Amino acid sequence: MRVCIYGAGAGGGHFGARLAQAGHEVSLIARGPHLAAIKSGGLTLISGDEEIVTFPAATDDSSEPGHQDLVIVTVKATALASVAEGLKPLVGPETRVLFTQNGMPWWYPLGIDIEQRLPALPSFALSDAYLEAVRPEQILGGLIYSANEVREPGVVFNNSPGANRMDIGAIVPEHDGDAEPFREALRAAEIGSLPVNDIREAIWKKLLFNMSGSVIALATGNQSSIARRDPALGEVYLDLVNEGLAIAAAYGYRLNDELRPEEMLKKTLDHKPSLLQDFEQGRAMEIAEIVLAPLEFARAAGLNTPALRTIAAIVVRRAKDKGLFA
Ligand SMILES: NC(=O)C1=CN([C@@H]2O[C@H](COP(=O)(O)OP(=O)(O)OC[C@H]3O[C@@H](n4cnc5c(N)ncnc54)[C@H](OP(=O)(O)O)[C@@H]3O)[C@@H](O)[C@H]2O)C=CC1
Ligand SMILES: CC(C)(CO)C(=O)C(=O)O
Repeated sequence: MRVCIYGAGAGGGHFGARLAQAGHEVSLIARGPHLAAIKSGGLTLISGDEEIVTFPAATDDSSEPGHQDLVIVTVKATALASVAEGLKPLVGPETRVLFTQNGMPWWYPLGIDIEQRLPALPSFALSDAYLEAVRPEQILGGLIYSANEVREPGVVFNNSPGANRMDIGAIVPEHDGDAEPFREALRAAEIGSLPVNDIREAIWKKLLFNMSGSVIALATGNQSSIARRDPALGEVYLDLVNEGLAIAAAYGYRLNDELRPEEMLKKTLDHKPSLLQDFEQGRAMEIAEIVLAPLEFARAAGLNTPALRTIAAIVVRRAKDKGLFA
């Protein structure tokens, strides 16, 4: 399988290394010192006791790799506007393009009839640029359940050994069968990949984890697990999850049977989520997609979500003060 990872940083680097190890023809689009290190010494993945070094093709020029079977776009949501044009040379009529960003995705309204009124999120306007490169039937959504960081240029550290998953599904439900060969390829490459009943439902499930644990981590500068170690924050966590469940339900996704707030709290990770990593390292932050999007969905549905509103105001202020969110 010809696979291009567009933005092979922490998550993309992990998947790229595993797919290359499994024998796929992998190309990485990267840049700067990370690209230079991969070109000279390969891409290293450290996960538990395992350290693998792979040598996929790597470039910052997306016109080099040619048409792919699968392009996995793993840039941050904040970089999506800048890569839409670069996607074009990688996409042929049969190519599938998988977007794996955390939070509310730009493609959410595409390819379905949505009865509920959606808020007009700025990211939804990205469809103008992306639909010049790819048809809705070619688009897959993905949810990363895996904790990674770039430790140094060329080296990806995985903080969830044995528990790495990427669930994927077609954004046009009738085309979901097209995702199955890619799920199989991921599984064969030691990345779990569960079928999704409905990719938008799966988006809400993951968003519930990020809008609670990741946002508390960001507000307090701690690992997500601070919510289970500090009872007062634990209460805020439960409020956030309950509000998230209410928002998802207002848009047709009743997740209460599957996602139990108390169980989620017990499983919060000893890991600084990517939202906090970005804050600490001074990188543009996915505030709009993870924090403000659910709040806007709540407002559009007429829901009062005081815990989310309060913590959103705090983290947005912190991000603005550091110049990481406008
Ligand atoms: N890290 C993780 O384990 C998880 C990440 N996610 C989600 O996955 C997405 C990616 O996160 P993550 O992997 O941490 O992000 P990273 O910043 O580590 O990786 C993105 C990479 O894309 C590169 N990039 C951006 N624009 C371009 C461009 N135009 N050309 C070439 N390279 C480019 C970045 O380079 P540069 O550094 O120079 O900007 C960076 O190396 C996010 O939405 C995140 O929320 C979800 C769950 C877990
Ligand atoms: C919490 C986690 C690691 C879940 O995979 C994540 O989504 C992130 O780091 O942004």
